[in-house]
Amino acid sequence: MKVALLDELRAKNPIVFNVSNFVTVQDVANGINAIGASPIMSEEVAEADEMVGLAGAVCLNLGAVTSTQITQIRAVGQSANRQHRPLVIDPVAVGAVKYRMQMATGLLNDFHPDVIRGNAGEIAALAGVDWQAKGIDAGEGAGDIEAIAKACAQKLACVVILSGPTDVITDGTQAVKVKNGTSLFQVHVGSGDMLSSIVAAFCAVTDDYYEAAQTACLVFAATGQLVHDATPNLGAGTFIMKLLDALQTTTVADIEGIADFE
Ligand SMILES: Nc1ncnc2c1ncn2[C@@H]1O[C@H](COP(=O)(O)OP(=O)(O)O)[C@@H](O)[C@H]1O
Ligand SMILES: Cc1ncsc1CCOP(=O)(O)O
Ligand SMILES: [Mg+2]
Repeated sequence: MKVALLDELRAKNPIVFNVSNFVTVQDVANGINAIGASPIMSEEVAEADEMVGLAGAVCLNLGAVTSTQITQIRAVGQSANRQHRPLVIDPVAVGAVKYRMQMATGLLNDFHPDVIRGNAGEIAALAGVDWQAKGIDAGEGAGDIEAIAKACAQKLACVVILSGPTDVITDGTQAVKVKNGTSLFQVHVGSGDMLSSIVAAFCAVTDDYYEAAQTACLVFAATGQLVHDATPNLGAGTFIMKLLDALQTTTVADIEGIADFE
C-alpha cells in the first residue's frame, strides 16, 4: 500500500475526465478537486477524443445513461483504450436492472476497463454470482465478497474494487481488504461515485492500477472515518461538507495513523 501516492497526486494535479450521472455530478467534481486533482465533465461525443487526450485518467459512470449517451460513452471508452489512458467504470445498479446489465455487458465488449468499482450487488452481478441487489445499493447476499471480487476480476481481466463496510481490491489473484470507513457514507448518495472518480485520479499518477485502487480506497474510507471520529452525531448534510473539507486537508500521516487493511 503506497499512501504517499496522495502527495504525488496533489503535486501533479492530474485532469480526470468523467462521464458522470446527473444525480451526483457536483459531488464527483468537488471530490476530485478537493483531493487535489482537476475534474472535467462532458456529454458531447464530438469532443470525446480531445477530452480523453487532455486527461490523465477517465471515469465512466453508468448511473443514469440514456440511449443517446451510450454512443458517447462507447466513444470515450474506446478512445481511452486507444490513447492509453487508465479507464475506470462504475456500473451503477447493474445488479438491480436487467437493462443496465445488458448495456454494461455490451459496453464491456466494446472497450476494456482497467478498474471496475462497484458495491457487492454490482460486482456480484458482473461476476454472474447470485445476490439480491437493491436499486443503487448493495442489497443482500450470502457469498464470500473476496471470492466474488476475484471472480469478477478474472472474468473481465481488470482490477476490481468491491466496496462496502470492507472494501476488497483485487487483480484476480491477490486481494487487499480495507476496513476503514464510516456508515455515514451510506447516508450520502454519491459516495460510491466519488470513490470511483478518485480511483481514476490515483490511476493518473501511477502505471500500477492495482496499487492506485488500493490507495484510493484507503484514503477515501479513512478520510470519512477521520471526519466521523472528529465530530460525534454527524448528520448526512454536514458529513458531505466535512468530508470535502477533509479530502482537501488530510495528510499521508493522518491516513497512515488509522490505516486498517490486510
Ligand atoms: N457500512 C459502512 N461502513 C464503512 N464504510 C462504508 C460502509 N458502507 C460504505 N462504506 C464506504 O463508502 C464508500 C462508497 O462505497 P459503497 O457504499 O459501497 O458504494 P455505492 O455508493 O456505490 O453503493 C466506500 O469508501 C466504502 O468503503
Ligand atoms: C440515485 C442514483 N440514481 C441513478 S445514479 C444515482 C446515484 C448513485 O450514487 P452512488 O452509487 O454513489 O450512491
Ligand atoms: Mg454506486
